[in-house]
Amino acid sequence: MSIAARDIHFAYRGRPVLTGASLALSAGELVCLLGSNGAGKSTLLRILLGLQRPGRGAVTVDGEPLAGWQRRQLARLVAYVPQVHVAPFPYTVRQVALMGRLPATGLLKAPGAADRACVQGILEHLGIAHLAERAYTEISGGERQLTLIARALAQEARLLVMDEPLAGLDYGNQVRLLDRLERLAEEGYGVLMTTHDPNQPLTGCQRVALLVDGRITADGHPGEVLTAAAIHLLYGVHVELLHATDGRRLAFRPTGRRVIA
Ligand SMILES: Nc1ncnc2c1ncn2[C@@H]1O[C@H](COP(=O)(O)OP(=O)(O)OP(=O)(O)O)[C@@H](O)[C@H]1O
Repeated sequence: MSIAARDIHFAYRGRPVLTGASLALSAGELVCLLGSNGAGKSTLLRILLGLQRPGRGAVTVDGEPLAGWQRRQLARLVAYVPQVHVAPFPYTVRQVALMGRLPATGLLKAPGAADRACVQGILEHLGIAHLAERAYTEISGGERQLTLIARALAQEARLLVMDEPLAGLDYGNQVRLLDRLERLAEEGYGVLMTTHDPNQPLTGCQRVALLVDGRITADGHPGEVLTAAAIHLLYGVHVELLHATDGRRLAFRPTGRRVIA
């Protein structure tokens, strides 16, 4: 199962944002998309999901043009996991997750026993079953992000497209969520996520893609794509790459800054 955007061109009111961007996601991989603020990452995700139509270029799902898929069919293949938001109503975690069953049940039908069992299984799998009856508005950011992932899994989608899922989470929740996404990829889900932290793809991410000047300028193994030169190109800062004694890449650190500890 895969989704692919090829040679995408897109402009907002005549102002070009994407100028030939190509990016694909397959089941079983965790892919990080990096780009500076305003580079067009969210726009590219929305185009991949069919929420925005490119001026030029093609989006295909399993090799078939996106336009040929019905919304409900598509919802059971690809799910969008938005940034954590505050819901207008205090739905419970279980109710939010159950919303993912809508493409399967239809808008006018209440979820049945099978839908409830499916959601219960997912909440347990994600380790948030104990939060099921808590209000979504009264749980932490990390727990909300897991609830939104539960909603996507309840949709039965195998491909998850996530816009900055780690933004606003404390360090512990970032590590735990990244770990969870890595395991979902191992279980056969495809996960595409944007991030602003070039250190995150150094652990657990099979592929990283860089969006620069409207195009994907590099797409491959983090060890090959994430170089000090690439970080300079992306963000305009000089960094050095810290290595472990066995040669593995550990983290980027800005050069020229005083080391205090
Ligand atoms: N609805 C819109 N109308 C006009 N311009 C827009 C609209 N949405 C986004 N833009 C502009 O398009 C460019 C790309 O925006 P986009 O949100 O895709 O970037 P991004 O890489 O996701 O940014 P960030 O990392 O800051 O979230 C930006 O310059 C943004 O201001």
